[in-house]
Parts: sequence; C-alpha cells; structure tokens
Amino acid sequence: MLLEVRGLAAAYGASQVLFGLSIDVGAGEVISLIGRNGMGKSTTVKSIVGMLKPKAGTVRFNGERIDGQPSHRLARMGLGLVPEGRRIFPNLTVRENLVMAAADRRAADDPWTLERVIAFFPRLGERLGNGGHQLSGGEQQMLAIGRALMTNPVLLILDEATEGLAPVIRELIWTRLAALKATGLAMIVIDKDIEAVAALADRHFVVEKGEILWTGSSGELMADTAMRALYLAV
Ligand SMILES: Nc1ncnc2c1ncn2[C@@H]1O[C@H](COP(=O)(O)OP(=O)(O)OP(=O)(O)O)[C@@H](O)[C@H]1O
Repeated sequence: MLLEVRGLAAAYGASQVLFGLSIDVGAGEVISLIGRNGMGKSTTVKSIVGMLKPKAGTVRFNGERIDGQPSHRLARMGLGLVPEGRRIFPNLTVRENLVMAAADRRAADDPWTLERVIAFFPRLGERLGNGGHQLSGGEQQMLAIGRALMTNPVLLILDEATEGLAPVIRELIWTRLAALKATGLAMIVIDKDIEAVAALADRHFVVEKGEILWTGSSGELMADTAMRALYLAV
C-alpha cells in the first residue's frame, strides 16, 4: 500500500473528531472520502499531511511511519495537497505561486515544470502575470492543483475538488483529474458530487462521525441507494 492509515484519532483541543479511522490507498489508486459536512474528512486530510498531530493511530507512506512528521517533510516525500479554500497567495502572481512550489525532487522521472503545468491548464498560461486575487474561483482551483503538481506528488489529496465552481469548470477539473489518474498518480478526492466522484475514484470511504461507516467500489456505491440517502444526502 502507498498510504495506510490505521486507527486514527484526532481532536481539536478537548473536542475529539476522529475515532479510530482507517483508510488505505494503493499505488496509482484513486479513492474518495465522502460524507456529510463536519464528519471529519478535512480533519483526516490534515492528520495525513502533518497539519494536525494525531492523538492515536498510525499513518504509513510507502511503509514508513509519517504520523507526527512536519508538513514540509511530507511534501518532499511526495504528499501533495490541494487544500480546502485553495489557499493560493493573493499578492503573488500566478507564475510566482507556481514557481515557489517547485520541488527539488530530482528523483521524479517526469518532473512537473512551469511549462508542463501551463500545457495542462492553458488558462493559467494566459494568467501568468495576474495576481492571485484577480483570479476566478475556477482559475484559483487550477492554480492550487498546478501548485501541488509542481511538488511532483506521488499522492495528490484534493480537499473539495470542485466545491463552489461553475458547472463548466467543474467538468474541466474532473476531466483533468482523470488525465492525472491515467498517468498513474494516486489521489484522495473529497467532493460532494457523488456521481463525479464515482466516475473518477476506484474505491470510496464514507466518513460518519469520525469513523469509516462504509467502503466499496463505484458500482457498489451507486447501487446502494439506501446508504446514500441516509449518509450522503445533503
Ligand atoms: N480548527 C478547528 N477547531 C475546532 N474544531 C474544528 C476545527 N476544524 C474542524 N473542526 C470541527 O471538527 C469536525 C469535523 O470537521 P471537518 O472539517 O474535518 O469535517 P468535514 O467532513 O471535512 O466537513 P466539511 O465538508 O464541512 O469540511 C466539525 O465538527 C468541525 O466543526
């Protein structure tokens, strides 16, 4: 397994949010974390990428324990994050946002470069000199994905892949994520669009009150209308 999360417990101060959550991602596999608001999806992501120190449980990446390690080290190991809310730098240009993320990972066989990101998202090429604050929501999300790619991730984690974007932009993002999957990039995707998530991801984990309530394939997810009505209805 590329990523193995076992028995994860996490809290914000006295308020516990994750209660022994376990997920795994194989090499080149795409999984989803789905579930209602506030159930612990983002907290799971934060615990994996080193933004929140788990209270209990283990996180292994390529077999190595990574729980409790700092985010910058995990980024260098190949964990790429597209955070909730995008968090691009508003006062830097598109070019600066991308270049500052560039990783010194010479080991990558086909490293992401500024040129390659622009070829992947031509819209960003037209916006290179614009400040982050001048971008539309869709352009910001392309930039957030481009920035994560510049670190040459082995596992790309998208917290709210298409949230709040116009339908045509959402479609473009899903198409681009499918293209990344075709290159063999492993991903964890969080999104509320269950059909789009089912089309992209191989396996799904339903997060409910800080635990995994259900797991299965895309076919099983679409077939289980009772589970979807109970746990995924908005
Ligand atoms: N920084 C924080 N401090 C305190 N509580 C938090 C913090 N971040 C999240 N929480 C709480 O933890 C719980 C889980 O939140 P989390 O963001 O992980 O859920 P989620 O499944 O990602 O939902 P959403 O789609 O709303 O982001 C919620 O009750 C939330 O209010």
